[in-house]
Amino acid sequence: MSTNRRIPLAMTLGDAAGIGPEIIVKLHAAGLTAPCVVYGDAGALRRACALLGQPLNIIELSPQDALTGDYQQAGSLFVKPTTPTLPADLPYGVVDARAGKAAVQALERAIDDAMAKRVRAIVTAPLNKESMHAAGIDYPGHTEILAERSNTKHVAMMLVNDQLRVILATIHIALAEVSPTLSQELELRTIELAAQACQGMGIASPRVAVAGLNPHAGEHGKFGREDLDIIAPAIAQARAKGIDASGPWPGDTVFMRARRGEFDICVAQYHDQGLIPIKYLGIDEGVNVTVGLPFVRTSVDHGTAFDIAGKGVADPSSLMTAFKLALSLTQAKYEQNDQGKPLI
Ligand SMILES: NC(=O)C1=CN([C@@H]2O[C@H](COP(=O)(O)OP(=O)(O)OC[C@H]3O[C@@H](n4cnc5c(N)ncnc54)[C@H](O)[C@@H]3O)[C@@H](O)[C@H]2O)C=CC1
Ligand SMILES: NCC(=O)COP(=O)(O)O
Repeated sequence: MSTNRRIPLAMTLGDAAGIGPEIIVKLHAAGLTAPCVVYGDAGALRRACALLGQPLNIIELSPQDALTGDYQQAGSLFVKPTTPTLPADLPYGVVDARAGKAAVQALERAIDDAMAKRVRAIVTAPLNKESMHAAGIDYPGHTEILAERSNTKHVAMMLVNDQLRVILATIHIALAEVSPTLSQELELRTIELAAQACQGMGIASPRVAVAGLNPHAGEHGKFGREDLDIIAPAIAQARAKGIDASGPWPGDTVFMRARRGEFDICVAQYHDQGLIPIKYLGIDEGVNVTVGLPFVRTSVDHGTAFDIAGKGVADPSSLMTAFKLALSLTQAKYEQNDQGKPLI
């Protein structure tokens, strides 16, 4: 057993006006399988406990706490609170700059603790991008904040469930910007990160399938040239580097083929190309993993669900799966790679 086993996982609250607090309380009420410290507003967690009738003992730590205690105690939830505290009557399901700001502050503190190795991984509950932007914080999402604050040049977003692994060449950009953003360098880097991620998950020689951008992967140039001019040469470069990459495959069938077992991971060219097949299989199943960071970060694959926030009905399954994956990825890291090289 690893000597690092008791180092807690950090879990960020996300947007307090969304379902983050209630799914976190549900996860704790079900019983933690590893130590965990939540980063976020303590009042929002107490309110979620009241909403769900879960009498958890919310234990507040100081922002400077070195996290050397025992953070897996039945009936307790440990929190590093954000400041200033949020109002007790913060409306559920509404964009609010205060909640957006607190969500980002919690994330930043968790990143700092992950960089200092005080926590072994970060698991994030959803933040609301409009609330974050309302607070004047102009990032597309967690991924870019994680990369910048950890001084990581290249990261990629991977979504996984029991049946598929998908990694994105481009993330949160307008569809009109996808084609001008694609380059051989970006494609090759994404293929390399895909292979790295699979190896971190125990697949020694991953089969990386690359989806084309255009219908039928461009039909030999008839429906667009990106597949021929950008994606195919990058696949050839990856193959020359020893990666078992193939494609560009038509985007409408490549995920089905991966699900049948032909490939270990698919590179999707844009957000919805990759996320639709994952979420269609069920948002309760999926986990978002940031590949390339110096620490493990997993996340729910769903958003803040403002339509159901504060009703107590939110499903904690994706958070539970994200927690389990972060735990298993860090066990592998601690047991197989003591140089600290990122496995994922
Ligand atoms: N990891 C993150 O921080 C993510 C954040 N977002 C952000 O969340 C906000 C809302 O995004 P939407 O596109 O509306 O997607 P959403 O995932 O919040 O909601 C889509 C639908 O799924 C349902 N749903 C989502 N999670 C659920 C759960 N745990 N249990 C039961 N039902 C659930 C919602 O009620 C809604 O009907 C946006 O600001 C978006 O950017 C979206 C995805 C991931
Ligand atoms: N669609 C995925 C998503 O919005 C999550 O992004 P991030 O906040 O993890 O960067």
